[in-house]
Amino acid sequence: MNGFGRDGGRVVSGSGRDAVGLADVEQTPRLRSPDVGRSAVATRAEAAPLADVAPRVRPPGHPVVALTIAGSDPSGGAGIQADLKTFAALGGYGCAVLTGLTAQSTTGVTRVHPVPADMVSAQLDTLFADVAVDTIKIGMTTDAAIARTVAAALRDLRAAGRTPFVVLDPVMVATSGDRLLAPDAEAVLRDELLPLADLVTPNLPEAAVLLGVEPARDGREAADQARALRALGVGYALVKGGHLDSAESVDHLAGPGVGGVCGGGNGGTGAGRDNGDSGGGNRVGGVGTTGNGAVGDDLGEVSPGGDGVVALAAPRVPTRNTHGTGCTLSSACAVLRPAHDGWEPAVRAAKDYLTGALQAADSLVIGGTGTTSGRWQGHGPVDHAHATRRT
Ligand SMILES: Nc1ncnc2c1ncn2[C@@H]1O[C@H](COP(=O)(O)OP(=O)(O)OP(=O)(O)O)[C@@H](O)[C@H]1O
Ligand SMILES: Cc1ncc(CO)c(N)n1
Repeated sequence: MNGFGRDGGRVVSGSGRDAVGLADVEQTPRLRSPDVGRSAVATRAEAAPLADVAPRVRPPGHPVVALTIAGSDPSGGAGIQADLKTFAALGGYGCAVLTGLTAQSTTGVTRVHPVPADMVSAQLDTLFADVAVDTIKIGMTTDAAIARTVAAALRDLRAAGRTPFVVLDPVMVATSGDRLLAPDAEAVLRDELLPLADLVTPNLPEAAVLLGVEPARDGREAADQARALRALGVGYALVKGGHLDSAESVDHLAGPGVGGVCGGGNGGTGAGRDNGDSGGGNRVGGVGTTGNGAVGDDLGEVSPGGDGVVALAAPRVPTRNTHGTGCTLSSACAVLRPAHDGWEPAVRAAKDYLTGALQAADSLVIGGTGTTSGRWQGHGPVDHAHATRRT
């Protein structure tokens, strides 16, 4: 066990068996390239200095280059698979750095295997030395060493004057209830990654862990927790309400300029980017409606820092296909941000996309093989390609 045991002891992580398996692969002669076995230090030293990388000029209309730093979900509904589908569906070009493998389906997670932290570092350094990434989504970081490695790479990038947008989805537990993050990584997410992020997107239990409080029981408490997360150094906080038992699925976004509040200019995350938000621009008497029926209620409160909080509601879609909604939303926020004038309009557009994917989700029948008809207890994926399918 590596800190991943769930109460029921169902989930196990990288153990001796996995380690042996990986070593076996690395010793296969065909794979014995000069890269195999290099230490993280050697790799970092040999990568081109970040400051020396001058991006090539891109033609007008070039897709947003979006990177996901996350784990793999073989069932395709969550993790990097969901992130890349989301990037593509929204017109982005997707890159992916893997932090961990999961053995997972629509019914749960049976195993989690971390990618060695020095290999995560090598992936990031090699990518950043060549590719100019516009926006980054961080999902499952798997363990404390990997979370620290990701933070160090983001700091290096920033020190080199490169400031992609950063969305942190602090993935801790899957929809199925299985743990995806070693408990000792929670403090690293809070202390190291959160202050580097422009937007954090916890669900209710994750927000509570980050804040060290009980999970919010209603929208008012969720709004308070979104504000409280800002005090931990993140630019904007979106506390998702998918877990609340309400007729609408309501998320709360806090940050400078949100809901049309004139920000206090304190939305910076140390990235040196003006994080000020121009607001959604669609408020009518405090309520705005977006394409998919999502409604925003300006909660009408301004904290001393100039933060506004807005409730973003969408009709709750009656489907079991909710696996990966959090991954999909955070990736949509990341890839949509460069084309939007602030985080609030980007988050609204991302929620519209997710609501469409949920509304079309029952057209997908993924999972359930091997169960007696009618007894499938899983959670299937949303339909990432709902707007563009040609098959
Ligand atoms: N049935 C639903 N109908 C509409 N929106 C939903 C539904 N379920 C979740 N959402 C929305 O999906 C997004 C993700 O919410 P949720 O709180 O479930 O995150 P999560 O637990 O991190 O997701 P997951 O772990 O399943 O990927 C939020 O915008 C939430 O409002
Ligand atoms: C790999 C991975 N990341 C995130 C989630 C959360 O939905 C999941 N189930 N699997």
